[in-house]
Amino acid sequence: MRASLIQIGVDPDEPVAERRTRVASLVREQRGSDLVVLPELWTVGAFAYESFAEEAEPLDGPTAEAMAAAAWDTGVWLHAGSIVERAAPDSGSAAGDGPLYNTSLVFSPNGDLVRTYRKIHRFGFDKGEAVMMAPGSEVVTVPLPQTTLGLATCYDLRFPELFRALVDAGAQTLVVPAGWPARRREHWTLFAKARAVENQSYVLACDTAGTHAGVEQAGHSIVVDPWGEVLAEAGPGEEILTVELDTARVAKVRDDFPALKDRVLGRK
Ligand SMILES: O=C(O)CCC(=O)C(=O)O
Repeated sequence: MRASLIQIGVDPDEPVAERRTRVASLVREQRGSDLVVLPELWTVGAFAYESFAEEAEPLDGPTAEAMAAAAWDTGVWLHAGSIVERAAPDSGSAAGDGPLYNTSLVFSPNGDLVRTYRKIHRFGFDKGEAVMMAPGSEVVTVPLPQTTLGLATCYDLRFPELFRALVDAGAQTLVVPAGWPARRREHWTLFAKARAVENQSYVLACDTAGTHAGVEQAGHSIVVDPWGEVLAEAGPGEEILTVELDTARVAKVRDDFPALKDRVLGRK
C-alpha cells in the first residue's frame, strides 16, 4: 500500500480559501498512492484560536466539498486531516450556534465521506481548544481493503489508552494528523515511535509546517513501522512523504513477538 503524507505549510499570509485550493491540487498530484493523509486544522491553523468560530464549517462545508472532489478525481482514500466542525445545535436547547469539534474527515476513492473522528483529548489546558471545543467520545476505525486505520489527532498521541482501544477495535495503521509545535518536537517523534512499537502497528503521523499565531510548527512528519523502524521522516518545511507499507507486516510482527497477547490489564 502506498501512502503519501502532505506536511502542509500553514502561514497567516495565505488566505484559507487559497490554501484549500492549493491543498486540493497537492492531493491530486498523489495519483498512484492508495492513501493520502493531511494534518490537523490545516485550514485555519491549530493555534489560531481567535479564528476558530469564523472558520468553522459543517460536515458538508467548503473543505469537505473540496476534499471529496480531490479524493474522487485522484482515486485515493483521503484522510483530509481535521476541520473546525460547527455541529448543529442540540434539538431541545435554546436557539444559537451548535458546538465546535476538532473533526477528522476520511473520504473513500468515490469521494464519499465514510468516517469522521472528533478529537477526544483537547489541547490547551484552560484555554484555546480545551475551552472552545467540545470533546469527541467515539473510538473510530476505518476498514480499507489493505489495512484498518485507527484515528487519533495530535494531543491524543500523549494518551496510550486511546491507541490500545483502537488496536482492540482492529486498527493496524494508526493515523495521527497534527499541528504539533516545534518546541516539543522531541516528544512528537518519541510518541510516534512508542505508539508504533507498543501497538505493533504502522504509525502515519502528519504534522503541519510554518508559523501561525506566533507558534512555529515542528513539521517532521514521520512514518514508523510496527517494529519501530522509521520508514520516512520530513524536515521542518512543507514536504510530501511517500512510503510503501507492507501491510502484512503487522500480522507478522504480532505473531513473531506476541507481546499484545500478553496483556493482563484492560485486555478485551
Ligand atoms: O501535546 C503537545 O505537545 C501538542 C498538542 C497540540 O498542539 C494539539 O493537540 O493541538
